[in-house]
Amino acid sequence: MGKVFVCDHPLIQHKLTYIRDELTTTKDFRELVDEVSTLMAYEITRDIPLETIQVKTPVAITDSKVISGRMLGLIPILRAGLGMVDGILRLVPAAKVGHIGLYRDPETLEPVEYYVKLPTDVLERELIVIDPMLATGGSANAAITALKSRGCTQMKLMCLIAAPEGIHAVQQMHPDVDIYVAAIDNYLNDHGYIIPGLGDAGDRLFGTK
Ligand SMILES: O=P(O)(O)OC[C@H]1O[C@H](OP(=O)(O)OP(=O)(O)O)[C@H](O)[C@@H]1O
Ligand SMILES: O=c1cc[nH]c(=O)[nH]1
Ligand SMILES: [Mg+2]
Repeated sequence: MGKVFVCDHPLIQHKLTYIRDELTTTKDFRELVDEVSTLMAYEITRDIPLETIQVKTPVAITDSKVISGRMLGLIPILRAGLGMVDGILRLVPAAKVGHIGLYRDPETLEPVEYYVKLPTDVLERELIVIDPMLATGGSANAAITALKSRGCTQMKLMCLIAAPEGIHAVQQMHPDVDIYVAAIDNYLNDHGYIIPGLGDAGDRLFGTK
């Protein structure tokens, strides 16, 4: 079963409070999501493998470490996942970005796919699927399934806020995928919104409501 990591660094938790606050403006919401994404990227890249090379300092030659192994790919789930991309790229600027467009049908809560565009070398990359909200888990599961159906094997899921229902759903369908979140909230309401959550992440990021 996939592990769940809660990124409980005080800076992340502090900023998440203002992300939740309904009085936070679109501009501030966008900036805070960006900042938290950078901080979470620090945690999610903790297990990137290193290799030793030699470096010549002004006074000596020494062994020193550099990142080795697989390259990264970021896969935001549109729209809301876009809000987290730049914050992660700040730490891993060589990562490539693929997009999966999904929206949740408001009646059935089932994800509807409308766009997929992936880097040509996606199969060689370790992927981070990005979405601020993991509610029923339908969208994350559909995105991961879309990647696996194209041959991708290595991926993590990164969300700001998860409902227990969403975590359970991903663990059931994709037990090989570890999940990184800033918070696990209480439950889903009748409309599939995370409680207490932050409302509709896409609308708050883009000012569409
Ligand atoms: O776990 P789930 O129940 O699938 O819900 C989570 C999904 O819902 C939201 O997307 P939404 O449908 O609002 O699309 P948007 O990002 O375009 O606003 C959110 O960004 C996730 O993608
Ligand atoms: O609470 C929720 C649930 C799904 N999507 C959101 O943006 N927010
Ligand atoms: Mg939305």
